[in-house]
Amino acid sequence: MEPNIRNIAVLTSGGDAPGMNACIRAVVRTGIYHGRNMFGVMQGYQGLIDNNINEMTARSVSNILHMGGTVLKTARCLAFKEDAGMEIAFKNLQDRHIDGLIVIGGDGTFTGAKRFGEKYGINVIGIPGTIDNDLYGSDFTLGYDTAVNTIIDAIDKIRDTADSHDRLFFIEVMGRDSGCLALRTAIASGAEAVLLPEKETSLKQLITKLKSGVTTKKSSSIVIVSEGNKYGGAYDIAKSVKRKFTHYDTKVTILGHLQRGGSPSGFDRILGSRLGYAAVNAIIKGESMQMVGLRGNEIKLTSLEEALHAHNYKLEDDLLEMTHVLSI
Ligand SMILES: Nc1ncnc2c1ncn2[C@@H]1O[C@H](COP(=O)(O)OP(=O)(O)OP(=O)(O)O)[C@@H](O)[C@H]1O
Ligand SMILES: O=P(O)(O)OC[C@H]1O[C@](O)(CO)[C@@H](O)[C@@H]1O
Ligand SMILES: [Mg+2]
Repeated sequence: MEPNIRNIAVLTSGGDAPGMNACIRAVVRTGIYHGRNMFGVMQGYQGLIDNNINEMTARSVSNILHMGGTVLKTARCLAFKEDAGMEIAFKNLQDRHIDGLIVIGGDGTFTGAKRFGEKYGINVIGIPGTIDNDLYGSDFTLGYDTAVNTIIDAIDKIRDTADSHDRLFFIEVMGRDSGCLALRTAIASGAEAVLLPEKETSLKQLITKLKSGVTTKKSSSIVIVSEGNKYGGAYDIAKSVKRKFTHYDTKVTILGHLQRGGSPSGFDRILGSRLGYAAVNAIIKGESMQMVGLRGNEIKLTSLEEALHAHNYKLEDDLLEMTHVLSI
């Protein structure tokens, strides 16, 4: 028999990601369609602790589908990592008889959700929402596609000026521990090299690659540096390369937080809608401690535990090898 989950809360946590609003809309409307009471928690886990929780209607989520950011706001909440913070959060949910919690966020958010669900037995479903694409069990996380397109657009513009001036550009992209954005945008922008947190490329290898570009008469070169790269960020790498390789005038661009903003792509609007709809259907059926994700073209459940073991699996060796081959 299905458990009678009546009151469901939704929150967004960690870095915002384009498509979160489409997802919130889908969660709220699917819940209301099924006769549930729906609540929006402001500022991620911080709102659970501060009791910043509001009942939502179908109209609360009108005209947000196309918007970047998150109308529920988000936060990196240190207090939720402490037992005392979790306890207050649980009490606030209990007081409102909230028996289902849907969290939209990345690996940190899921780590918190898993601890919370295990400790208090509340039904929890995770929705992968992060530009980092660093969760196992979903080919893509919400916001990743938009961020990839935003980065490509920026690199295309840099390529114009790099080529006009015969310059070497080091472009730093986000992804604290994940090289997904860096690798995929390197392919899509035709970068000469890419430095990732997960795979080591020595300075020597990088310089050899850049020198071969000079030999084959490349007028400009672009190196994508993932922010989590072991040898440092784009400024550090540029400085080290400049000391040993003086052929090009060298410039650095840090793309920064513009990568997280903007109206979601069509793909992220559809993905957010599908994941939000599936999350509510799953929680109503009594599923808990699971993530809803896209695999192939199907929405599948993966345990939160498994979802957190993503490292390396999304950086297929052939893609790295391919960037090398295609940029000769
Ligand atoms: N071990 C933990 N226990 C409880 N809560 C946690 C834990 N780790 C993270 N959280 C909560 O999850 C929040 C979000 O985590 P984090 O800042 O790592 O972002 P994320 O969800 O990984 O998203 P993104 O990487 O896209 O920014 C943290 O601010 C904290 O409130
Ligand atoms: O916005 P903040 O808190 O500086 O966080 C930046 C981090 O968030 C992410 O953008 C993920 O949301 C990472 O790629 C990046 O390292
Ligand atoms: Mg994360």
